[in-house]
Amino acid sequence: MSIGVPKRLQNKKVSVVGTWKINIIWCSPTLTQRYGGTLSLNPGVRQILSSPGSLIKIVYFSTSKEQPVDKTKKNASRDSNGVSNCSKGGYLVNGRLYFIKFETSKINECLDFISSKQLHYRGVQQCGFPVSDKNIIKATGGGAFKFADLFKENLGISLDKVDEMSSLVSGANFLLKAVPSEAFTYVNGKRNYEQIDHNDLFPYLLVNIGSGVSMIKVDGDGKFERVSGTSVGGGTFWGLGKLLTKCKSFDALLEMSHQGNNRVIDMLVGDIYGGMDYSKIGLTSTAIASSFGKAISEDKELEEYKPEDVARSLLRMISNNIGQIAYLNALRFGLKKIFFGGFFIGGHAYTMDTISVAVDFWSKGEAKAMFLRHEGFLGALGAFMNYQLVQDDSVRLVGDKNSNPLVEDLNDNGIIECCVQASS
Ligand SMILES: Nc1ncnc2c1ncn2[C@@H]1O[C@H](COP(=O)(O)OP(=O)(O)OP(=O)(O)O)[C@@H](O)[C@H]1O
Ligand SMILES: CC(C)(CO)[C@@H](O)C(=O)NCCC(=O)O
Repeated sequence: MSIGVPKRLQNKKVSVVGTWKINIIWCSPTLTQRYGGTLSLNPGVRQILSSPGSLIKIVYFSTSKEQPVDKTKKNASRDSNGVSNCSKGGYLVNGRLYFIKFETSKINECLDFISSKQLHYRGVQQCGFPVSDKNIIKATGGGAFKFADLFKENLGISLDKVDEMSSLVSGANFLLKAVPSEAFTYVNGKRNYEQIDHNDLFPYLLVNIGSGVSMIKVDGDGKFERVSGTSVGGGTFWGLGKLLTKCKSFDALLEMSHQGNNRVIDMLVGDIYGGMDYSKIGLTSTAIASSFGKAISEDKELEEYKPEDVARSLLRMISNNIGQIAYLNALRFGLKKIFFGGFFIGGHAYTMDTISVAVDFWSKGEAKAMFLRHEGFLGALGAFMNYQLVQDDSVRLVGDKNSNPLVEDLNDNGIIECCVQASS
């Protein structure tokens, strides 16, 4: 594979910082020097990449011309280009964190994207300064190992590996502490955004549902323990779903599950108890007694079931199971808050509903499941946070002008406005 090196951008403001669930790239170590006298030309700032089993996530920081500077904020010496002196030395640069994901099978598109945005250059290339030949992107997850040679060969980028669990935790802590309206519960089809008390955040259980599932007890910044996990996760839904339904894409499988009815295949308590509840042990007649259990007694081949129903049962089985294991781990350590992340959730109503109901049911209402708007980008963001340059007090979610950011599902655009500190 060969990637063309993009032309230099002249007199254009570019910005950059990215993350894969694999990596992070830091741009110019001498960013502020390069600003001198050329502040109207933008900095490409830095990039972070992070990549996983099925999706590559990129988080990048970018300054942007159009962005209004809020002069009412702290750091009043900020100039009209969004750059200001920092009390700790160096400069503060206003910009935004952008979130992009690619399917791993489309890694070419990912490389093209990085190339077209010049995310692989550290420094303010368009200011006419020489670009460092030491391009390093911080990366986390399996992709940091898997794609190291590919990045080196195609873009000349070296991947600086950041531990995956530690990245997940840093990403989650940053979001929960710095981004308003990041966490929400999902009850009766509605998102209820939670005000997180920063002084009462820890401890909590972080459940990251990617291909597999990791459960991490988080006690503070950098203080955590992976207490459990399960291999029955997002990869199971997608893999088994593909085999059972012949579905060609994850989104199509999810869409199918919307249309299906799990009761066609799942064996319910009522199927066993002649339509009755088993109230003595708290089970209603409609509770699932055995996922896919009905298929035993029916003389039907797979083809005779609607793929929509199969997809629905599968999604319910996996979500329910994860919700239950999460609750048991929360119980094990006396944790009341459980945050769920990872792209398996995908802001999908039925998934969130099933997980929420499972946690509520098993905990008898004691624990609650909470979801994160930037669910799938925790690792990538954490790799970015490894630079420790974002100013927490400058962070806010940026919504589309015409829409309320709180009702939007986050796909690739949960932009966060923030300020990074560049050393001089
Ligand atoms: N477009 C998509 N293509 C593939 N999987 C998707 C897509 N959208 C959502 N998913 C779901 O997201 C899961 C992967 O989630 P995520 O990217 O957070 O984890 P990962 O990093 O691949 O896995 P792990 O953390 O186990 O390494 C898939 O298994 C699938 O269930
Ligand atoms: C192996 C990882 C950590 C890779 O992200 C993830 O897929 C996972 O947590 N799997 C579950 C493995 C287990 O605990 O059984």
